[in-house]
Amino acid sequence: MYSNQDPEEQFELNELIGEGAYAKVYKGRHKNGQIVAIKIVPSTGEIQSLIKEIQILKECQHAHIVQYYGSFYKDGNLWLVMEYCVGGSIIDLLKITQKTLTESEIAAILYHVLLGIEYLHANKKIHRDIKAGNILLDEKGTIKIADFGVAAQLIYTNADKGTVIGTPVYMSPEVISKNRYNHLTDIWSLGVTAIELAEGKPPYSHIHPVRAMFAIKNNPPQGLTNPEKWSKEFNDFVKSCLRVQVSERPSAQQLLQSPFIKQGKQDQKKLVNLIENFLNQIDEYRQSKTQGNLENIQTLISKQENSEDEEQSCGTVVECGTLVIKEEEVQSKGEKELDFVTYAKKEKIINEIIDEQLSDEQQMENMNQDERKKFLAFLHSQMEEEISKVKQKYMPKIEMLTQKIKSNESPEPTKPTKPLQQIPQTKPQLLIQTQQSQQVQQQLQQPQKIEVAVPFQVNPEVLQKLSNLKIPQIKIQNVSSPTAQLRSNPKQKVNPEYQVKQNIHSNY
Ligand SMILES: Nc1ncnc2c1ncn2[C@@H]1O[C@H](COP(=O)(O)OP(=O)(O)OP(=O)(O)O)[C@@H](O)[C@H]1O
Repeated sequence: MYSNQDPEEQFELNELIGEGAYAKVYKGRHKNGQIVAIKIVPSTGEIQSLIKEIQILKECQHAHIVQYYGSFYKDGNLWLVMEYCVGGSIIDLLKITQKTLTESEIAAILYHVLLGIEYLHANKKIHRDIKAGNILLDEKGTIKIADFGVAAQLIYTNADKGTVIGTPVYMSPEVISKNRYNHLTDIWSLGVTAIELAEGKPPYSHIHPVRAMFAIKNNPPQGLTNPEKWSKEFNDFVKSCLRVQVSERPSAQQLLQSPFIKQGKQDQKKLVNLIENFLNQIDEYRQSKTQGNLENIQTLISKQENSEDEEQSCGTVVECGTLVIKEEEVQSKGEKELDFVTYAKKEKIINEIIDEQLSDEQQMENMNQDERKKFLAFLHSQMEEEISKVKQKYMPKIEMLTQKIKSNESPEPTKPTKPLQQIPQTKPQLLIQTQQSQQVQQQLQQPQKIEVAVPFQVNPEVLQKLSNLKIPQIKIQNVSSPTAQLRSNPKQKVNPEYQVKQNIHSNY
């Protein structure tokens, strides 16, 4: 799969040109002078997806798919060497140049992308992560599809439906719902990408990715925000890509015949102009970024391996890149969970989700009954977990204080009468988890008169169990609580400062 030769003997690493969730991409130079792009993933990163990317790229030879040159393993890093696209991704281009694209530029870009997608689909491959960030532009103004880390090689006509894969806002409804999906999922993502190219951002990019997934699944597809600003052909193109019914979605081949894309075919010169006009600006930007941030690349790579801060700087993984969740991961937990629950757990954004979900009734409106129930169960289990953490934090202090107060309140020690062994051993163990019962059990260990004032109500079940044991040394007084009193006499006023006292006396 990859060579164990030292890549540094063959390549010189230059500036950092991009980074994703796990990988960093550098400009590099082969000793023969050829400029290349080198994607490096530390072994702590998503090596599996890089291996997959290598596999797929090796099999692809197409003008609109980034060319693979080789891969290496060195010092815990996997290196993937590929064709260098000087313009970087279209999204880089838009950010660096602060430019918006014209409709004919968009059509020209999408024409090339569709040629690449058509090739992939004809070779039974699904990209699964089509987005502007994965569409690169080379110095000749040619578009190349990159980032095959989550691409799938299809053996059967339909993809493995158990896998939620891609970048949330670009995901098709069928992928989110974990229904069977096929190559047409790429067409949906292409529709979202078309909007991104026109508006700078894909729909739902302003909301949390997990909520975006809900919205995609439950709302009708979002077209262009201001349809009147764009031609009918472009609006039609976007609408046809974003058909919820997969069977109604056109193939790449069909879209290549659409009026909008045919126009794009005529406008290829626009892409050449685009790169020519902005190349200097892009170069300057990269160099200033490199000089400002990097003293030398080696230091950077070792930082990349160790620095947690850098990973955190891009927030949750779902927000900055591709996310892969496999069915096996979910099933290994013994249950099938909702996508968003899996996301929440995997991306450790539970609190964010809980806060956001609770404050947004609309979001709950969007859930179906089954989802509501599952979310409710999820919230319950989260709550229990948090309660138990809080208990762990406070209980030692509470117990210590209770002991101190108790020992001050009953200073005269009672004389020991019978040793512990005299407690009948045949009696069943108390299997009661409350603090009160622990106190009782502790007291049982001490051969002395026991009087415990418990400042809150004992669970009646606990008392029942104690009574059932019929231990002669213990007498249990009737329990009376404000709520019990109220139940027996609802009109009675209960002093709010009333404290329930339950006295448990030893008989020795
Ligand atoms: N061949 C290349 N030539 C020039 N720039 C590239 C090349 N490959 C990648 N880049 C730049 O590096 C960025 C990150 O690359 P890539 O998307 O492959 O990383 P990733 O970790 O797989 O990302 P993601 O988190 O989106 O999955 C790209 O957006 C692009 O700007």
